[in-house]
Amino acid sequence: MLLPRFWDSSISRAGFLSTRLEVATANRERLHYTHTRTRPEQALLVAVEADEHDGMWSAEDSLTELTALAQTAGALVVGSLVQRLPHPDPLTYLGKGRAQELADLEKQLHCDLVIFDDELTPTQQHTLEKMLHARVIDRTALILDIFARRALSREGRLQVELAQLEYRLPRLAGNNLALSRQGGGSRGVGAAGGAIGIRGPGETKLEVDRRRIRRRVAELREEIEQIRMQRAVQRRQRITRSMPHVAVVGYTNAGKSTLFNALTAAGVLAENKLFATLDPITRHLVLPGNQEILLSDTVGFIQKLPTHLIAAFRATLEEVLNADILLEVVDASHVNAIEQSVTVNMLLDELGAGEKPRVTVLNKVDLLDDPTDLDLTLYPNAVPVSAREGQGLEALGDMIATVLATHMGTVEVVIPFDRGDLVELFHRRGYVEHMEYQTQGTLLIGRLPRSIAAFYRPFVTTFQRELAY
Ligand SMILES: Nc1nc2c(ncn2[C@@H]2O[C@H](COP(=O)(O)OP(=O)(O)OP(=O)(O)O)[C@@H](O)[C@H]2O)c(=O)[nH]1
Ligand SMILES: [Mg+2]
Repeated sequence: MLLPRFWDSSISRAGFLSTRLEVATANRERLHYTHTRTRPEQALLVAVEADEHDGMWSAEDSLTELTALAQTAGALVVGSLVQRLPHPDPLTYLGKGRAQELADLEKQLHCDLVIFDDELTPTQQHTLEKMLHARVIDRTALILDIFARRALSREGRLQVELAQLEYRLPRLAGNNLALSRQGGGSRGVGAAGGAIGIRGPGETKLEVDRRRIRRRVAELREEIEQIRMQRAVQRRQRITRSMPHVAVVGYTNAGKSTLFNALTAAGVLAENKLFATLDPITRHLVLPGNQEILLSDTVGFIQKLPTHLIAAFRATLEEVLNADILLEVVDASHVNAIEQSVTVNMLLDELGAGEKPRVTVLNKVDLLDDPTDLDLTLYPNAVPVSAREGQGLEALGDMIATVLATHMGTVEVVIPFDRGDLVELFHRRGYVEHMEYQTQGTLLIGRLPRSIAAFYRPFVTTFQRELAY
């Protein structure tokens, strides 16, 4: 079951479709029953557009994307509302008058859900929940919900659960009441030992919920850290017996997994749904010229990506940080192809991977009326491809090999005879230009990916050391 392990009806309000899934955990048959009997949840979408929006995304494009997200989560979008405002209102997001209109519209349309295109502050969320009859969720809760249903690996599930709890904690209702009853001094902790559910009688359910969540958050952080350490060990092992690492990155639904499958025949789930991939996967690939590489498929990016999720997926995105080069997949047929690529690059910068050597895959060219219209100069090392039709893959392989080669350093080393492993690694991952057996060992002159150059540092020849000065 893809649900977070910690789940409590009192905190399910911020979730989306959560109640039904919760039923499912208890009883699979009932899930079937509920799914076949209930109509899709009817959603009304709401966005604020600044007069001069500094971001490149217009409210309209952003709402189109929000519609796709809502549909991915199983909702039926019945309407949308855009309000022009310099900034979202701190209390009602839309401004009071307009929020009242929204309440009327939502009643008229019999909506189950109102989805806001920005992350609502806890105050906005509480105010809107009081004004509206339908459930109030925001873009973040929606994305978290999709993630919760898609995370397959243990690590992915823990990360999503952590992000969900961190998102919910400040949004639990009734803040003031709870705070006023806290800190019961002599009566409190001592008597009950501080464990969940058995503390003093004055405690509200809300306080219990909060404490349970905080404790679970701490547990999750610890578990995720452990997995992260295991991954670091695995990565170190991979470096000693492996090859240059290329990470496939890009906007959600750009075709990363389809490309990954086309290149490696891996059979990764590729779907016309946002966030089909949440867990990274790595496969071996031989490029033209017999250069071997490791290729990793990764989670997609999206604009207004919740900060909780960037932080939570950091462990996964270490794949990206450790890559020798990045393969950015752009859906060249999308009206927002440029905005999407700019968003991806901003997020890569935020993650500290913005400076990595890049190959751009302009994907889905089969959908273009005239592929020659593509402006390849807009993107670094761009190659037009149709991952679905298998077009352009050879040219892409050549481009990856070329970019890799240019990001290799020239070295001259004498490897002692008892380090045959390093000679073998040089052949496999680098380009050997000259090899000669000498009295102290094997002389190798050639180019190596910078990621493994450190292994050869002790064996650099006097000649090259002199060159360095
Ligand atoms: N026409 C066409 N469709 C493509 C091409 N590549 C991928 N698609 C379609 O685009 C949709 C998304 O593909 P995925 O490979 O799942 O995209 P992704 O980037 O991995 O998406 P996430 O994992 O959700 O971030 C699927 O319906 C694919 O069939 C292509 O070259 N041409
Ligand atoms: Mg994918």
